[in-house]
Amino acid sequence: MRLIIENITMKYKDKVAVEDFNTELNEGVYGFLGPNGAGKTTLMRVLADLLRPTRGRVLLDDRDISTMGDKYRNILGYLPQSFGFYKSFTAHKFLMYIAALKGLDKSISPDKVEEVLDIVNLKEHSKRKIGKFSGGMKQRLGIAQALLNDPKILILDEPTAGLDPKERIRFRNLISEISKDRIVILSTHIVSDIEYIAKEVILIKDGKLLGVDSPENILENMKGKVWKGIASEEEFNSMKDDYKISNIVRKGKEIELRIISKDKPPIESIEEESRLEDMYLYYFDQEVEE
Ligand SMILES: Nc1ncnc2c1ncn2[C@@H]1O[C@H](COP(=O)(O)OP(=O)(O)OP(=O)(O)O)[C@@H](O)[C@H]1O
Repeated sequence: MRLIIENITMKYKDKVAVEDFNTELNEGVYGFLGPNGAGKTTLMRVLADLLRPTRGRVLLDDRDISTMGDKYRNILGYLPQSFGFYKSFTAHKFLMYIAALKGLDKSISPDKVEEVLDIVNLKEHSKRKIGKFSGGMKQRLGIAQALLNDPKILILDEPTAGLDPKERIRFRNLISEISKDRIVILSTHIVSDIEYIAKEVILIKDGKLLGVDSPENILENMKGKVWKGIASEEEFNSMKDDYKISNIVRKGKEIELRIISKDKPPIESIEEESRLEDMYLYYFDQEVEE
């Protein structure tokens, strides 16, 4: 399976949200990473065939998805950024309802609902009302609805928003488990969501593709660019506007800094092992979130 994003440009009136975007995806997990407003949701919606791009096309095995209609929708699972749940529905009833909307055969729906509840580890809560669910449980239910038609392409827009650290870990494991034989595309601005599970990270800034690479290669490229140094207050003040500093720990009069820099910083410092969030700061030039 091959999904090609070809010269996609999306304009909302004067606003260019995505510009001449090209990349190719096949089975595995892809993390679309970029700050708020980078164009991730717009791209997800184009990939889900919910938004017609101003220019360009998306090809699935050489067929333009916009001409495929139900054939495309039948193999697509999509979790939008904000999903409207009916609070008074139980998880089971909600999934039966979505199964009907998706046109699943009535005879297989109950089994399929049980199956997806099991995958997302909500089976024992199937009779509980969604209004009583935690944020993490709702997100897992959102993923369950996207899995109902056993999609070959699964698109999850900011699926970890509002999850606590434990729920994030659970979510990552879930994505890894369900990614076999599927193209899984997930957008996030939180590096740790995709650090361990993405085959490739797709960096997006101002609607443009900044780069595509595996987390391993990205880390390799960051080698020699991360430093740990000790600064005095004066040294810190003279550096803080010119250097990308990813961490600051005050230890008495000294300040321990984690610095992202191609060259050795002008203070006592040693090279540090790089992490993916260093890359975020390096490319996006802003505070690492979370
Ligand atoms: N319907 C719209 N009309 C006008 N501008 C829009 C519309 N939707 C998005 N935009 C703009 O397009 C740009 C990209 O938005 P998009 O939602 O795709 O980014 P994002 O990376 O998903 O950000 P976020 O994480 O904040 O949702 C932003 O500047 C946004 O304000």
